[in-house]
Amino acid sequence: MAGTLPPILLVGCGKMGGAMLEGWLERGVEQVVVVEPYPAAAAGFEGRVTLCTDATQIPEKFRPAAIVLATKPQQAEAALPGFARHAAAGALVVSIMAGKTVAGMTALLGGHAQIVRAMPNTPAAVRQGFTCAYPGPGVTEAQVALCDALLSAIGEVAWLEQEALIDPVTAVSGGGPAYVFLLAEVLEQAAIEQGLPPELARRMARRTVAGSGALLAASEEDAAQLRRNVTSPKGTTERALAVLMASDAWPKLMSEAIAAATARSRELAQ
Ligand SMILES: NC(=O)C1=CN([C@@H]2O[C@H](COP(=O)(O)OP(=O)(O)OC[C@H]3O[C@@H](n4cnc5c(N)ncnc54)[C@H](O)[C@@H]3O)[C@@H](O)[C@H]2O)C=CC1
Ligand SMILES: O=C(O)[C@@H]1CCC=N1
Repeated sequence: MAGTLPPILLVGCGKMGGAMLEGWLERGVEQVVVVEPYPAAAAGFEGRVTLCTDATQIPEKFRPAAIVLATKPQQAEAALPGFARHAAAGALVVSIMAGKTVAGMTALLGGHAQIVRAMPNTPAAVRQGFTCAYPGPGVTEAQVALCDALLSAIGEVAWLEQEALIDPVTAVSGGGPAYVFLLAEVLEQAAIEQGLPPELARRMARRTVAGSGALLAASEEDAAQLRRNVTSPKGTTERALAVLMASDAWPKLMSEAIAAATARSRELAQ
């Protein structure tokens, strides 16, 4: 869907809501009404959107094409019923909340809603996000196209055919940036332990992670080949990888970590 985005109601203007909003404003959007109880969270958007602190302040005549739910899952029960009338009027509901199922949200929205579940990630803040989305029952092709336009304003989009896959997606790409930032943190710490000055260690770790990400993004080669390209036979990297790739090390730990996060995503449905 090219061109200006239609009117959107954004519920929750925190880290993810704010990142999406910047993407829509950059792309061009007819009107955005934001419901955010803490005005400080929406600082910087004054004058560019209509700010409300709760659903009762939404202008009576506002007819959003989409309602984007970007509160925490724990806030869903209190927040969603306030938007039942907009959902009943035919607005597409797009939820980025971890765990919350289409069935659970439909109930909170009064029993009738066309809902897409989407799972973006924080690189959305620099339009480098990756989002997987699942269209629930009754979502039309035009609504899928609208949702694709909303999500592609913050990066790349992939569509899922099964709702259950949102749980592992949440674990892998939703939370994935945290694991990469942890890598930058521990690399910096290890550099300091080997005697490098802290400021240089920090710069080195950040640029190494960011530069490797840029190379991965630009390259046609598999991550495994890019890794092998660094690893000279009998060289230094080979020694480090022998530690990191040991049977009880990174590959096993990452499997356990992703399984734990996937299980937590399923729990959040309750
Ligand atoms: N942070 C991340 O990396 C990702 C988060 N998500 C999902 O996005 C959602 C938002 O996460 P964040 O942006 O990190 O959280 P956040 O805490 O930064 O933002 C949530 C916002 O919702 C507002 N809020 C609370 N109650 C509300 C209500 N009744 N009505 C309207 N707004 C209300 C809060 O004041 C806050 O500004 C969560 O459901 C999370 O599962 C999805 C993908 C990645
Ligand atoms: O940690 C969380 O629950 C959310 C979902 C994916 C990233 N942050």
